[in-house]
Amino acid sequence: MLYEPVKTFVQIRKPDPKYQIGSGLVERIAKEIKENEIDIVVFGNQLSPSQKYNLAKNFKVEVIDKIELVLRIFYKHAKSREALLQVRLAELKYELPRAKEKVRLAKQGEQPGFGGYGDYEVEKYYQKVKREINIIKSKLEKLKKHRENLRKRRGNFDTVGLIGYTNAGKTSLLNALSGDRKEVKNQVFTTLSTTTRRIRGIKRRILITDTVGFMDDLPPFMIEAFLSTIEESANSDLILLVVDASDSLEEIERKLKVNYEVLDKINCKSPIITVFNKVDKITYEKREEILKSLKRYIVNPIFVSAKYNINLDKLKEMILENLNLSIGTVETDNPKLISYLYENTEILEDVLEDNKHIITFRAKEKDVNRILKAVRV
Ligand SMILES: Nc1nc2c(ncn2[C@@H]2O[C@H](COP(=O)(O)OP(=O)(O)OP(=O)(O)O)[C@@H](O)[C@H]2O)c(=O)[nH]1
Ligand SMILES: [Mg+2]
Repeated sequence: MLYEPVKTFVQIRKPDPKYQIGSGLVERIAKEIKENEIDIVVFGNQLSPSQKYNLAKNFKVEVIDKIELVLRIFYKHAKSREALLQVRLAELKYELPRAKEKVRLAKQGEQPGFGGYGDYEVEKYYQKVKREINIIKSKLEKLKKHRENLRKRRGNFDTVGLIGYTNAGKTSLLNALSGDRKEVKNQVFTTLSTTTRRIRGIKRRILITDTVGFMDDLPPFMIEAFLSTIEESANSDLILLVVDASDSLEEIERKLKVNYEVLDKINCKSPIITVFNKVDKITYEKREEILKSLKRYIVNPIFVSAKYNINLDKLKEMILENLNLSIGTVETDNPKLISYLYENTEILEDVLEDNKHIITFRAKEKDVNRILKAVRV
């Protein structure tokens, strides 16, 4: 844990341009800081540099917002070179639009958190941040090429990617399926870089990749920085979308939607198995409820426990089955066939041309062959 929160304040109001919160509350918090020897104040809302400056001037301690807190957590966890570069890039992107104002403010007299900036010239500092962004981007680009080369060398392996919210149990699942011992913890962002392992206990050669988890309220510039990391997992032949089944129904629904949005954004077209993890923590009724009320959002559901090894053999079977999917295209105006395809296969594309549907669909290899054969006769 980085910091133990000592006190929490909530105020509902129109944001004050000078402090974000009202000046009465500023005074109250300043008093608390003095009395309790507080080291840092974290704001849930995003702060402008001048709000931070004014608050630090009153509080005499450093003031950061939620994004900066997240960046610090990322720094603490980033172990690989790539993860560190991604975090630094996210930090610089956050800094860039604020750089000029920050230097200007620091020149008015240093406050906690503004140390050092006063020595810069406004424009020079801005250019320095911009230059560093470009350098990091090209370093990341090189690392990505290197990874692509590695992937090509793995040519004859099928690949499975773990995707899901932070703390859902992705690393636990990687460990359980591969017999590995990667770090697992009940906290967010345990994993910040990508690991690939071989799945044990099946005849086929299948690689499984673990990566950083999603979190809420990630600002767009950070999503961008982490999408490339997530992209590697999403580039697999099959996606295991890992969900914490012990979350509330509303949470599960909300997180599933975000998962799909992200997969959509990186243009992922791979088939998906929805893995409801931590089944040991839920009742049979909850299981039924999830399946019933979230039917629309779920593809290929399976309930497992990575921690207690429940249903993992069935999951391996499902992985094999879903790696054998194949794609077919038919041209038809037969409503029976069209509705059959919509009900029994995954529709990838449906284009209407001269009153005929040209439908591209995905299903098990033998089903695709059967359907194509039936259409031909
Ligand atoms: N009860 C129970 N707990 C589990 C299960 N699987 C994982 N956990 C716990 O859930 C927590 C998170 O597990 P991780 O595997 O680190 O989760 P993650 O998705 O890799 O998290 P990040 O790396 O932060 O994205 C840990 O405390 C695990 O012990 C399970 O099947 N049952
Ligand atoms: Mg993890």
